[in-house]
Amino acid sequence: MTATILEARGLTKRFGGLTATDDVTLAIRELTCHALIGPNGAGKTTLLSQLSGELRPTAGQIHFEGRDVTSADLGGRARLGILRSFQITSVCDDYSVFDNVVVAAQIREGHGFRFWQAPRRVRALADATRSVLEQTGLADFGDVPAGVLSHGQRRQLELAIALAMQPRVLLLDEPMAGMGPAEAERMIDLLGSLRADYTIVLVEHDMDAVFNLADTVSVLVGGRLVASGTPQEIRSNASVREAYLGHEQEDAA
Ligand SMILES: Nc1ncnc2c1ncn2[C@@H]1O[C@H](COP(=O)(O)OP(=O)(O)OP(=O)(O)O)[C@@H](O)[C@H]1O
Repeated sequence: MTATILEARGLTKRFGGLTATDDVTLAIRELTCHALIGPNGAGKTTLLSQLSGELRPTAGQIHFEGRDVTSADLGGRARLGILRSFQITSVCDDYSVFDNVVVAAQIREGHGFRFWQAPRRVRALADATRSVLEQTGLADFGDVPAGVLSHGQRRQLELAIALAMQPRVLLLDEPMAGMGPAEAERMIDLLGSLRADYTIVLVEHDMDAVFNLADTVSVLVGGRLVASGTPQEIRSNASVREAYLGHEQEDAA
Protein backbone atom coordinates (compact mmCIF):
# COMPACT_ATOMS: atom_id res chain seq x y z
CA MET A 1 0.00 0.00 0.00
CA THR A 2 1.36 3.43 -0.97
CA ALA A 3 1.73 6.35 1.43
CA THR A 4 -0.88 9.05 1.90
CA ILE A 5 -0.08 12.10 -0.24
CA LEU A 6 -3.16 14.27 0.34
CA GLU A 7 -5.42 14.25 3.34
CA ALA A 8 -8.66 15.98 4.29
CA ARG A 9 -9.22 16.26 8.03
CA GLY A 10 -12.68 17.19 9.21
CA LEU A 11 -13.35 19.37 6.16
CA THR A 12 -16.51 21.36 6.60
CA LYS A 13 -17.78 23.98 4.18
CA ARG A 14 -20.87 26.00 4.94
CA PHE A 15 -22.63 28.31 2.53
CA GLY A 16 -24.88 30.30 4.84
CA GLY A 17 -27.17 27.73 6.43
CA LEU A 18 -26.17 24.95 4.03
CA THR A 19 -23.40 22.52 4.98
CA ALA A 20 -21.96 21.43 1.62
CA THR A 21 -19.22 19.23 3.12
CA ASP A 22 -19.71 18.03 6.63
CA ASP A 23 -16.67 16.92 8.64
CA VAL A 24 -15.11 14.96 5.75
CA THR A 25 -11.95 13.05 6.58
CA LEU A 26 -10.22 11.05 3.87
CA ALA A 27 -6.74 10.01 2.82
CA ILE A 28 -5.63 9.93 -0.80
CA ARG A 29 -2.81 7.45 -1.35
CA GLU A 30 0.02 8.29 -3.70
CA LEU A 31 -0.20 6.97 -7.28
CA THR A 32 -3.75 5.76 -6.91
CA CYS A 33 -7.01 6.89 -8.45
CA HIS A 34 -9.47 7.93 -5.76
CA ALA A 35 -13.01 8.53 -7.01
CA LEU A 36 -15.58 10.70 -5.25
CA ILE A 37 -19.14 9.72 -6.06
CA GLY A 38 -22.55 10.68 -4.77
CA PRO A 39 -25.87 12.15 -5.88
CA ASN A 40 -26.25 15.68 -7.24
CA GLY A 41 -25.55 18.25 -4.57
CA ALA A 42 -23.66 15.75 -2.37
CA GLY A 43 -20.69 18.10 -2.02
CA LYS A 44 -18.19 16.43 -4.41
CA THR A 45 -17.22 19.58 -6.29
CA THR A 46 -17.12 21.58 -3.06
CA LEU A 47 -14.71 19.01 -1.62
CA LEU A 48 -12.54 19.13 -4.75
CA SER A 49 -12.51 22.93 -4.65
CA GLN A 50 -11.26 22.85 -1.09
CA LEU A 51 -8.52 20.38 -2.04
CA SER A 52 -7.46 22.62 -4.96
CA GLY A 53 -7.41 25.79 -2.86
CA GLU A 54 -10.26 27.51 -4.70
CA LEU A 55 -12.48 27.36 -1.64
CA ARG A 56 -11.42 27.89 1.93
CA PRO A 57 -12.92 25.38 4.36
CA THR A 58 -15.11 26.71 7.15
CA ALA A 59 -13.41 24.16 9.42
CA GLY A 60 -10.86 21.39 9.07
CA GLN A 61 -7.45 21.04 7.44
CA ILE A 62 -5.79 19.76 4.30
CA HIS A 63 -2.41 18.08 4.52
CA PHE A 64 -0.09 17.44 1.58
CA GLU A 65 2.74 15.01 2.26
CA GLY A 66 2.16 15.53 5.97
CA ARG A 67 2.32 19.33 5.76
CA ASP A 68 -0.65 21.56 6.56
CA VAL A 69 -1.48 23.42 3.32
CA THR A 70 -4.93 24.68 4.34
CA SER A 71 -3.89 28.31 4.04
CA ALA A 72 -2.17 27.89 0.64
CA ASP A 73 -4.22 29.40 -2.20
CA LEU A 74 -4.83 27.96 -5.67
CA GLY A 75 -1.42 29.14 -6.97
CA GLY A 76 0.39 27.88 -3.90
CA ARG A 77 -1.22 24.45 -4.19
CA ALA A 78 -0.44 24.34 -7.94
CA ARG A 79 3.22 25.04 -7.17
CA LEU A 80 3.17 22.12 -4.72
CA GLY A 81 1.77 19.98 -7.52
CA ILE A 82 -1.92 19.86 -6.58
CA LEU A 83 -3.64 20.79 -9.81
CA ARG A 84 -7.23 20.86 -10.93
CA SER A 85 -7.99 20.19 -14.56
CA PHE A 86 -11.29 20.63 -16.42
CA GLN A 87 -13.62 23.49 -15.55
CA ILE A 88 -10.84 25.96 -14.78
CA THR A 89 -8.09 25.33 -17.31
CA SER A 90 -8.31 27.92 -20.01
CA VAL A 91 -7.58 26.86 -23.55
CA CYS A 92 -6.61 29.63 -25.96
CA ASP A 93 -8.62 28.89 -29.12
CA ASP A 94 -6.39 30.90 -31.46
CA TYR A 95 -3.21 29.15 -30.32
CA SER A 96 -2.15 25.84 -31.75
CA VAL A 97 -2.43 22.76 -29.55
CA PHE A 98 1.38 22.78 -29.23
CA ASP A 99 1.49 26.46 -28.18
CA ASN A 100 -1.23 25.97 -25.57
CA VAL A 101 0.84 23.23 -23.96
CA VAL A 102 4.23 24.90 -24.34
CA VAL A 103 2.93 28.00 -22.54
CA ALA A 104 1.87 25.80 -19.60
CA ALA A 105 5.28 24.11 -19.60
CA GLN A 106 6.96 27.54 -19.59
CA ILE A 107 4.83 28.74 -16.69
CA ARG A 108 5.86 25.63 -14.78
CA GLU A 109 9.51 26.33 -15.53
CA GLY A 110 9.01 29.92 -14.47
CA HIS A 111 10.49 31.28 -17.69
CA GLY A 112 7.58 33.47 -18.73
CA PHE A 113 7.81 34.37 -22.38
CA ARG A 114 11.60 34.85 -22.57
CA PHE A 115 12.14 32.98 -25.79
CA TRP A 116 15.57 34.52 -26.25
CA GLN A 117 16.87 32.29 -23.50
CA ALA A 118 19.40 29.61 -24.28
CA PRO A 119 18.17 27.51 -27.22
CA ARG A 120 18.80 24.45 -25.04
CA ARG A 121 15.99 25.56 -22.69
CA VAL A 122 13.63 26.20 -25.57
CA ARG A 123 14.46 22.76 -26.94
CA ALA A 124 13.80 21.17 -23.56
CA LEU A 125 10.39 22.86 -23.35
CA ALA A 126 9.55 21.72 -26.89
CA ASP A 127 10.60 18.16 -26.01
CA ALA A 128 8.52 18.21 -22.82
CA THR A 129 5.54 19.52 -24.81
CA ARG A 130 5.87 16.84 -27.48
CA SER A 131 6.05 14.16 -24.81
CA VAL A 132 2.87 15.47 -23.13
CA LEU A 133 1.08 15.58 -26.51
CA GLU A 134 2.18 12.00 -27.12
CA GLN A 135 0.96 10.98 -23.66
CA THR A 136 -2.48 12.53 -24.24
CA GLY A 137 -3.03 11.23 -27.76
CA LEU A 138 -2.56 14.62 -29.39
CA ALA A 139 0.79 14.04 -31.12
CA ASP A 140 -0.76 14.49 -34.56
CA PHE A 141 -2.62 17.67 -33.61
CA GLY A 142 0.24 19.94 -32.50
CA ASP A 143 -0.25 22.42 -35.36
CA VAL A 144 -4.03 22.48 -35.19
CA PRO A 145 -5.66 25.61 -33.69
CA ALA A 146 -7.27 24.60 -30.38
CA GLY A 147 -10.55 26.21 -31.48
CA VAL A 148 -11.22 23.54 -34.10
CA LEU A 149 -10.76 20.52 -31.84
CA SER A 150 -13.70 18.23 -31.12
CA HIS A 151 -15.13 18.27 -27.58
CA GLY A 152 -13.21 15.13 -26.65
CA GLN A 153 -9.92 16.40 -28.10
CA ARG A 154 -10.36 19.68 -26.26
CA ARG A 155 -10.65 17.76 -23.02
CA GLN A 156 -7.48 15.86 -23.96
CA LEU A 157 -5.83 19.25 -24.47
CA GLU A 158 -7.02 20.46 -21.06
CA LEU A 159 -5.44 17.38 -19.58
CA ALA A 160 -2.24 17.99 -21.59
CA ILE A 161 -2.07 21.55 -20.24
CA ALA A 162 -2.39 20.22 -16.69
CA LEU A 163 0.29 17.56 -17.28
CA ALA A 164 2.68 20.18 -18.67
CA MET A 165 2.52 21.78 -15.22
CA GLN A 166 4.00 18.54 -13.81
CA PRO A 167 1.34 17.83 -11.18
CA ARG A 168 1.74 15.35 -8.35
CA VAL A 169 -2.00 15.19 -7.68
CA LEU A 170 -4.52 15.72 -10.49
CA LEU A 171 -7.99 16.80 -9.40
CA LEU A 172 -10.44 15.96 -12.17
CA ASP A 173 -14.03 17.17 -12.13
CA GLU A 174 -16.22 15.12 -14.45
CA PRO A 175 -13.71 14.60 -17.26
CA MET A 176 -16.25 12.56 -19.22
CA ALA A 177 -18.99 15.22 -19.06
CA GLY A 178 -20.69 15.85 -22.40
CA MET A 179 -18.80 13.09 -24.20
CA GLY A 180 -20.26 10.44 -26.45
CA PRO A 181 -19.47 6.77 -25.70
CA ALA A 182 -16.42 6.60 -28.01
CA GLU A 183 -14.88 9.80 -26.63
CA ALA A 184 -15.60 8.71 -23.07
CA GLU A 185 -13.93 5.37 -23.70
CA ARG A 186 -10.86 7.14 -25.09
CA MET A 187 -10.70 9.38 -22.03
CA ILE A 188 -11.04 6.38 -19.68
CA ASP A 189 -8.12 4.70 -21.50
CA LEU A 190 -6.11 7.90 -21.30
CA LEU A 191 -6.74 8.35 -17.58
CA GLY A 192 -5.94 4.67 -17.06
CA SER A 193 -2.56 5.21 -18.71
CA LEU A 194 -1.80 8.11 -16.33
CA ARG A 195 -2.47 6.14 -13.17
CA ALA A 196 1.06 4.80 -12.92
CA ASP A 197 2.58 8.28 -12.83
CA TYR A 198 0.04 10.53 -11.10
CA THR A 199 -2.24 10.53 -8.12
CA ILE A 200 -5.75 11.19 -9.41
CA VAL A 201 -8.81 12.41 -7.51
CA LEU A 202 -11.78 11.87 -9.77
CA VAL A 203 -15.28 13.30 -9.40
CA GLU A 204 -17.40 11.42 -11.90
CA HIS A 205 -21.00 10.37 -12.47
CA ASP A 206 -20.05 7.82 -15.13
CA MET A 207 -19.96 4.63 -13.07
CA ASP A 208 -18.24 2.67 -15.85
CA ALA A 209 -15.38 5.12 -15.62
CA VAL A 210 -15.33 5.06 -11.82
CA PHE A 211 -15.35 1.29 -11.50
CA ASN A 212 -12.81 0.98 -14.31
CA LEU A 213 -10.32 3.48 -12.99
CA ALA A 214 -10.62 3.83 -9.24
CA ASP A 215 -8.49 2.04 -6.66
CA THR A 216 -10.59 3.63 -3.93
CA VAL A 217 -14.12 5.00 -4.07
CA SER A 218 -15.50 7.42 -1.50
CA VAL A 219 -19.22 8.13 -1.35
CA LEU A 220 -20.63 11.47 -0.28
CA VAL A 221 -24.29 11.94 0.55
CA GLY A 222 -25.61 15.27 1.82
CA GLY A 223 -22.05 16.51 2.44
CA ARG A 224 -21.09 13.54 4.61
CA LEU A 225 -18.70 10.76 3.74
CA VAL A 226 -20.85 7.64 4.07
CA ALA A 227 -18.43 4.99 2.77
CA SER A 228 -14.92 4.54 1.43
CA GLY A 229 -13.39 1.37 0.03
CA THR A 230 -12.37 -0.58 -3.03
CA PRO A 231 -14.79 -0.50 -5.99
CA GLN A 232 -15.84 -4.03 -5.05
CA GLU A 233 -16.53 -3.05 -1.43
CA ILE A 234 -18.53 -0.02 -2.53
CA ARG A 235 -20.54 -2.03 -5.05
CA SER A 236 -21.54 -4.53 -2.42
CA ASN A 237 -22.22 -1.97 0.33
CA ALA A 238 -25.97 -2.18 0.91
CA SER A 239 -26.42 1.34 2.25
CA VAL A 240 -24.45 2.85 -0.67
CA ARG A 241 -26.58 0.93 -3.13
CA GLU A 242 -29.67 2.22 -1.44
CA ALA A 243 -28.44 5.81 -1.16
CA TYR A 244 -26.86 6.18 -4.54
CA LEU A 245 -26.03 3.37 -6.89
CA GLY A 246 -29.62 2.17 -7.21
CA HIS A 247 -30.97 -0.89 -8.90
CA GLU A 248 -29.15 -0.35 -12.17
CA GLN A 249 -25.77 -0.81 -10.51
CA GLU A 250 -27.15 -3.55 -8.34
CA ASP A 251 -27.98 -5.48 -11.50
CA ALA A 252 -24.58 -4.71 -13.02
CA ALA A 253 -22.62 -5.74 -9.90
N1 LIG B 1 -20.86 28.86 -4.03
C1 LIG B 1 -21.93 28.31 -3.49
N2 LIG B 1 -22.80 29.04 -2.79
C2 LIG B 1 -23.88 28.47 -2.21
N3 LIG B 1 -24.17 27.15 -2.28
C3 LIG B 1 -23.32 26.37 -2.96
C4 LIG B 1 -22.16 26.90 -3.60
N4 LIG B 1 -21.50 25.86 -4.20
C5 LIG B 1 -22.21 24.76 -3.95
N5 LIG B 1 -23.31 25.06 -3.21
C6 LIG B 1 -24.29 24.10 -2.72
O1 LIG B 1 -23.58 23.10 -1.99
C7 LIG B 1 -24.15 21.81 -2.21
C8 LIG B 1 -23.08 20.88 -2.75
O2 LIG B 1 -22.80 21.29 -4.10
P1 LIG B 1 -21.67 20.58 -4.97
O3 LIG B 1 -21.65 21.28 -6.29
O4 LIG B 1 -20.42 20.49 -4.22
O5 LIG B 1 -22.30 19.11 -5.15
P2 LIG B 1 -21.87 17.99 -6.16
O6 LIG B 1 -21.88 16.71 -5.39
O7 LIG B 1 -20.62 18.34 -6.86
O8 LIG B 1 -23.09 18.02 -7.17
P3 LIG B 1 -23.15 17.65 -8.74
O9 LIG B 1 -22.94 16.18 -8.84
O10 LIG B 1 -24.56 18.05 -9.11
O11 LIG B 1 -22.12 18.47 -9.44
C9 LIG B 1 -25.32 22.02 -3.16
O12 LIG B 1 -26.51 22.12 -2.38
C10 LIG B 1 -25.02 23.35 -3.83
O13 LIG B 1 -26.20 24.01 -4.22
